[in-house]
Parts: sequence; C-alpha cells; structure tokens
Amino acid sequence: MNIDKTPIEGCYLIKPKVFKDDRGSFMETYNSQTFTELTGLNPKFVQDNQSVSAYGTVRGLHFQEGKYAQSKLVRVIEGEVLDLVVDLRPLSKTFKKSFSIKLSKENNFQLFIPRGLAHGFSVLKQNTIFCYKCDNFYHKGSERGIRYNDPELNLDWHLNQDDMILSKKDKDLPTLREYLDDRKAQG
Ligand SMILES: Cc1cn([C@H]2C[C@H](O)[C@@H](COP(=O)(O)OP(=O)(O)O[C@H]3O[C@@H](C)C(=O)[C@@H](O)[C@H]3O)O2)c(=O)[nH]c1=O
Repeated sequence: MNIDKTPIEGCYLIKPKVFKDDRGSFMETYNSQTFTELTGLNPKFVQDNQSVSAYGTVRGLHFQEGKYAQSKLVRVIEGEVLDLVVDLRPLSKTFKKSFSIKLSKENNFQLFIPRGLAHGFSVLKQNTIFCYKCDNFYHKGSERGIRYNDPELNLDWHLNQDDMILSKKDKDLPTLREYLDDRKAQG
C-alpha cells in the first residue's frame, strides 16, 4: 500500500497493492496499522456506506458539522468517479482550495478525507458503486453542504451541464459565501 500526500493537508491518496494470480486478485482495502504508520492518524471508523449512481450523477458537496464531523475513506468498486474535496478549515493553508482525483474500479485508489473538508463526486460511468468508511455516525441535523456550481469555487466536474443529475437537496444548497457568512453569524 502506498500513501501519497495531496495538496490539502491531512488528505491522502491511498494506492493499495494488488496481488494477481491465476485465480484473480487480492488486495487489502484497509489496514489500520499501515494507515497509522504512514499518516500518523488513527481514525476509528464506525460506519460503512455504499451508493449506486447513474452516469452524470453529482453528489455533494457534503459534510457534517460540530461533534458529528466525519473523516471518510472513499473508493469505487464499480465504474468511475471524479472525487472532489474543498478545504473548509479556516486556519488551514489551503482554506477554500479544492483537490480532485479520479477513483475507479481499475485504479483501486482511495481518498482519505479528514474532518473539516466538504466532499462530493461526479459519476463518469453508468452504475458506479461508491463505498466509504466514516469515523462518525450519520446525523441528519449536522448535515451541511455547498452548491456544486458555486461561482467562487468554479469546480470542474468533468460532465456536461445537460448530463448532470442532482437531488433537490443538493440543487438547493447554499453557496460557499452564504455558508461561511452563516457560520460566522452563528459564532
Ligand atoms: C449519508 C447518509 C444518508 N442516509 C439517508 C438519508 C437519505 O434519505 C438517503 C440519501 O441521502 P443523501 O442524499 O444525503 O445521500 P448522498 O448524496 O449519497 O450523501 C453522501 O454524499 C457524499 C458526497 C458524502 O460525502 C457522504 O458523506 C454523504 O453525504 O440516505 C442515511 O441513512 N445514512 C447516511 O449516512
């Protein structure tokens, strides 16, 4: 397993070692010991999620706030996505910066997303299966988000606007500016 730093502090790209033989292949999809050795982090994952999406789906940008903030370890087991994070930690050197990477069944890449980042992905192949571990439980009241087409972030989802499929909830999310103003007002 290789772990590469990304431009966003605490966000790592993980490339599992795949063993191939006549039967097929094998890989460790998570090893807490190796993960801690290579990153210095020790997340305690408590929830595993899976979504299936049609080509053109955009999910995000999502995060949970406060005591329900989540780190996530995300991967694709069928199909391909463009996975995208935005740093929302005000004290971070990369505050408001984004990073994206293609995750696919073929490359087996995983992205570790620390708490304090917004996360989303666009689906580049039909019936993509997206799996992820979270180190905190789902808590509806702590869910927050930023609109996928935020004018300030100007994110490239690698999709034509006409092909995009979004939930009503995601279409109605606030812009980054609206979210940050709201966060400031709440103290
Ligand atoms: C995220 C989540 C949703 N749900 C329910 C709520 C809702 O009825 C249904 C679908 O939820 P959503 O539309 O929020 O699903 P989705 O848009 O796939 O949400 C996910 O998006 C990606 C980008 C993330 O980063 C995740 O953390 C998560 O927010 O599933 C749970 O029961 N548990 C969960 O952990």
